[in-house]
Amino acid sequence: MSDKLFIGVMSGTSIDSLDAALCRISQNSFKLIASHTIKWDESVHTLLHSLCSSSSDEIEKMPLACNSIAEHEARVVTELLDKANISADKICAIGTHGQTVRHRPEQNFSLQLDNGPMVAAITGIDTIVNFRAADLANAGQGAPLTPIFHKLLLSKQGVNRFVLNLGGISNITALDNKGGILCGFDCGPANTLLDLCCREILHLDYDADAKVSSQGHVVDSILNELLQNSYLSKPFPKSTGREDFNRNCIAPYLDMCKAGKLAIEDLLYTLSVYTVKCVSLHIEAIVNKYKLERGGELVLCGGGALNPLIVRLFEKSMLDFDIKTYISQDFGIDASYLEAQAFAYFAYLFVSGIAPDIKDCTGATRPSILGCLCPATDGCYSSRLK
Ligand SMILES: Nc1ncnc2c1ncn2[C@@H]1O[C@H](COP(=O)(O)OP(=O)(O)OP(=O)(O)O)[C@@H](O)[C@H]1O
Ligand SMILES: CC(=O)N[C@H]1[C@@H]2OC[C@@H](O2)[C@@H](O)[C@@H]1O[C@H](C)C(=O)O
Repeated sequence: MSDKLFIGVMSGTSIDSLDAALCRISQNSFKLIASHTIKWDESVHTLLHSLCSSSSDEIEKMPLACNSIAEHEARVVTELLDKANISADKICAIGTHGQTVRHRPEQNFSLQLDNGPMVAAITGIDTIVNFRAADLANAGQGAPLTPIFHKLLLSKQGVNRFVLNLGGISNITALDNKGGILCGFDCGPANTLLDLCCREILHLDYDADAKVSSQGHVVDSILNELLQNSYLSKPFPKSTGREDFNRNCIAPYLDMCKAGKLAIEDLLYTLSVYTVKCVSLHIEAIVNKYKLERGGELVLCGGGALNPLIVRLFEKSMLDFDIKTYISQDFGIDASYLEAQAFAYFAYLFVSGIAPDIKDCTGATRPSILGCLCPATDGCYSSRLK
């Protein structure tokens, strides 16, 4: 297939915003052309947060949430196309992730709310959704999927590289010095617990530029309690979400803050150290399992790569392994749009009929074609059939 235009749309576990990336993709090349982000309307934001845990009347709320998500996805796509001055008929397909509200791979499901037919109807572009289901159907975790995209963008001959996405949850991809994927899995929380504290105590969405957390100190007793979380010692492949890392993990510390017995600066600093520790203990496990030589590179991406305290803590912690820390911007990759670009790439793989091999990351028994097609009337799919 000659190069074609694809759009990826991503809303991650932080539920902070909806990102879209327009990419030109062929068998041998990948190029980001334009990107755009929009905020969720306040009422949708509240609804999506509420659907992340059990509540009454979910059957009624869920399809309404799917419709609102699709309207937002169509809006971010339309605004992106306006920005890039490209018309919808030039786009081969959209890949939308949807909003994860439950992830239970042990029960064979991962639920991303979305309404693909509605996105296709509004935009007039074929839309591919539900990217995790086929992997789960082949006994995989359905996550993380991005390791194949990390490999495409960041593998390098001669160096072991760890690509780390710091979104709500952190996920790592280990690439060996021949450019292959050794493994990829979720490490634990990245921003989800930090953001929760900010919303509840500081009434802020997040601690921009670590202004508050940088003033704090680590509280060892809290750090040690947090490190008891059973997910951390589970063998990989594995994946997680708000099911394992949610308000319950930090409820006593939030109460201490409210009672004036713990400074919010110290809680945020401790959670930042926790984020880094959840990764470094897994890097140690990877180094031991694959008997890797000392050295290598860690590339940070996702929103956490914009947090200066977290970057500093990684730089220091990686010295123990002789690993040098970078942020994806160092390689010309915008840290915030990496996952949106990944879903443009997954749409390309679907349209090309390629089943990517991510068995080493998800634990699936075999590769599968990821995604389900929602054709637009007069979209690329229908014109190919005519
Ligand atoms: N300048 C900044 N300073 C500190 N933290 C930041 C900054 N910019 C972004 N962040 C953090 O990054 C978070 C958003 O990250 P991102 O958009 O990668 O999350 P996500 O898409 O929900 O991720 P995922 O699906 O990978 O869990 C914010 O909620 C915030 O905690
Ligand atoms: C179920 C789900 O939505 N998982 C997300 C989440 O956010 C980060 C991490 O946990 C990762 O496993 C995954 O997202 C990316 C896009 C992935 O599949 O690689």
